[in-house]
Amino acid sequence: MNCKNKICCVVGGGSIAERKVKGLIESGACITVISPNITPDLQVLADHKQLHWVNRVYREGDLQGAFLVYATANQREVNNAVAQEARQRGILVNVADRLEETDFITPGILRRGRLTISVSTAGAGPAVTADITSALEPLFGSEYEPYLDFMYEMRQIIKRTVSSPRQRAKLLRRLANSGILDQIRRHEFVAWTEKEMDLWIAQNQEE
Ligand SMILES: C[C@@]1(CC(=O)O)c2cc3[nH]c(cc4nc(cc5[nH]c(cc(n2)[C@H]1CCC(=O)O)[C@@](C)(CC(=O)O)[C@@H]5CCC(=O)O)C(CC(=O)O)=C4CCC(=O)O)c(CCC(=O)O)c3CC(=O)O
Ligand SMILES: NC(=O)C1=CN([C@@H]2O[C@H](COP(=O)(O)OP(=O)(O)OC[C@H]3O[C@@H](n4cnc5c(N)ncnc54)[C@H](O)[C@@H]3O)[C@@H](O)[C@H]2O)C=CC1
Repeated sequence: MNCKNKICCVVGGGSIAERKVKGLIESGACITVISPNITPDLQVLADHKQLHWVNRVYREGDLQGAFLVYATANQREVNNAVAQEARQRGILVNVADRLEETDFITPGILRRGRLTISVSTAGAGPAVTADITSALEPLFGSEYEPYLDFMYEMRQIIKRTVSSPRQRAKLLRRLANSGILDQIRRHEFVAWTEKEMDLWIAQNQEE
């Protein structure tokens, strides 16, 4: 989901709100937190203008203009009212204490540059989600960041210069299986010049 520069509201300022806000910051959203109190970490983010804090309880109408909202208050009636307003306005809502009322689930997320891995158990076991996300960390290390930057660059060139979709797919599959990732892992990868990229494309197209 692309939340960049979109208004994303969080109702509540406790530990769950803090977790949701930290996720939103990574996605470049414009964050508004509505709560009469917030955690020390959220206070630091507010001081640094990384979020806008509305220092009071939620009122109907607060969601105007929002793209999505997290209802994370510790009172059922409040989260229910937030969900109701969201539904009326057609705003996506995540209800922290009521899976049945949620439009979207917050997954466990692993990021490596352009790579995002999302893990969800559809709410069955958030602790299991956290364990699986941690287990994936060593399997998908920091090498994926330069690797995907390289793949991105090559794909742009191939899309620009190779007209046949079949040839493009063949080249990109071959590139993905050409051992570049292992080279990066072994610190043996030397960034290709544009000339080397063109040469690889020409050589691998002929066969
Ligand atoms: C539906 C969902 C809400 C949503 O969509 O936002 C939801 C709901 C609830 N979580 C509860 C409890 C816990 N949540 C966690 C942890 C995480 N919970 C996250 C997501 C989600 N949690 C969504 C489903 C995701 C999926 O599909 O699996 C993660 C992945 C992402 C994030 O929150 O940012 C993050 C891990 C981040 C990481 O570390 O990788 C832990 C573990 C811990 O804290 O160590 C516990 C305690 C153990 C346990 O209960 O299992 C309770 C019970 C409250 C109570 O008992 O009162 C509810 C409410 C209910 O179940 O009704
Ligand atoms: N989704 C998830 O991963 C999890 C969800 N939960 C649920 O999430 C909810 C929040 O949990 P925590 O953050 O731990 O609670 P908390 O007690 O730390 O924080 C609740 C926050 O809601 C605010 N609040 C209360 N009434 C409000 C109102 N009328 N308007 C605006 N803000 C209001 C409080 O001031 C406080 O900042 C609980 O209902 C809990 O059951 C709990 C654990 C995990």
